[in-house]
Amino acid sequence: KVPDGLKNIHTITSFDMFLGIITKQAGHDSYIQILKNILKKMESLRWICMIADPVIAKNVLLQTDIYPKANMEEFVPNSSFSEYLGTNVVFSSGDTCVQSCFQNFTIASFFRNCIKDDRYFRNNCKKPIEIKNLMQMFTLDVLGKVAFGFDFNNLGNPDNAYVKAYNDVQKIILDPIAILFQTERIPMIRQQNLKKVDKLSSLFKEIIKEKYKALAAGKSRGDLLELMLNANENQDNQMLSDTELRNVQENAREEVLRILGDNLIPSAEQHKSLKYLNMIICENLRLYPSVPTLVYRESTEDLKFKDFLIPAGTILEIYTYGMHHSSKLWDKPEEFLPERFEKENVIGENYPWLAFGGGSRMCLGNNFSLIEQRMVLCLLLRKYEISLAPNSIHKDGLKIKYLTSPYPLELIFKRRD
Ligand code: HEM
Repeated sequence: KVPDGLKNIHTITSFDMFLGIITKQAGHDSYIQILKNILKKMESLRWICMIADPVIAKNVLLQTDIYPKANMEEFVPNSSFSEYLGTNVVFSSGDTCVQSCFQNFTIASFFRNCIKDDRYFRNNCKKPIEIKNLMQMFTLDVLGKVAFGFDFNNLGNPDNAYVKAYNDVQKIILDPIAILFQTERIPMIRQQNLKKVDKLSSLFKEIIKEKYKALAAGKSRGDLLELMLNANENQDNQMLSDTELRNVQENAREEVLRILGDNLIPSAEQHKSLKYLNMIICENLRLYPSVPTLVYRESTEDLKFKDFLIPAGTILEIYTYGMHHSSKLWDKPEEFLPERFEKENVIGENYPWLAFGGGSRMCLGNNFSLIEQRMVLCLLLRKYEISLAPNSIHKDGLKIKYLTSPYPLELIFKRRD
């Protein structure tokens, strides 16, 4: 039964979603056609309002007591989704001890030691290189070393146990057919999926165990994982378990941009002065936000929005992609125009741009990610001329496969003289 206040809100039906999947249309692009600040859909027998209005987004993100993050374990109980993502820092409500760790962590010095050279590009010069997978492999390697003091060696050995276990779980979590038809209701499928999640959990627990051992042996690196474990050891701060901590890494990896890097290290001052590069990064994140919708929030009070009264108990999904593509909020929203960011310091200030979320639960890894992107772009732009592979399906613009992830994208890296 549709509550009165939601009756006039356009509904995305299961049929719409199914159509999106079989026609291989990026779901978000079809929603944009029907988007008028708000849409509703039903998931797990709950109404969800997708909100693409910056004023409401701001209210929701700033009032974390009225709009806490929805509890995924209650929302999709006993599923591989809640098992995998349910209680980590991104999905948990309230304050977390992790925030202070990110504040105390000096990222740049770690990158200096961890980012590899550009051997991969040098060796494959002039041949098309599929960039999306390569960037994902690279970003996991960098994240592993910088934040966790662990070498996943994804680039060296893409078939290693960590990468395989991670990819197996990603396939489950992101499979649109499985989500739509709720295939996990079949006990055999649920069991198989949970086994894969367990496998990944046990590998991450191993990393944490090794870290404890190293710390006990007096081998400290001062990396992010150490800071988080220390914060967690503190009796006043028992908010996250080992399982929750390792999910930071998983979630971050899922969403980290696909940029490769080298040992070209801009200084802190240079980072600030790379204005055009920053504009490109912001515009890229506007058109293709890695996190197209924020984590579900649950309204604990009725929310008045235009002519609608969204009743307490409704799940709210801040629809970043919708806001970033809205013609009411941006001039020529489908065009790539970095100059639109010329004047503004958008991060955390300007709510139509929510690539890193906002309010007190804004992305803690935003600096991490921006530094990484700038360093990689500096290296690649300086050393290579980059072009699309001949006959690329992307020649008239990036073709999105699902959500904001493109079809394989081959680029040619030609070394500059
Ligand atoms: C381009 C790369 C990234 C993007 C676009 C991104 C985006 C986001 C977004 C939108 C949120 C807010 C979710 C919400 O409010 O519902 C978030 C939260 C978070 N991100 Fe990121 N992220 C990126 C990279 C990273 C990295 C590299 C790390 C870790 C090193 C990280 C750690 C976190 C954490 C810990 C949170 C939870 C913060 C909290 O709830 O207090 N992110 N991220």
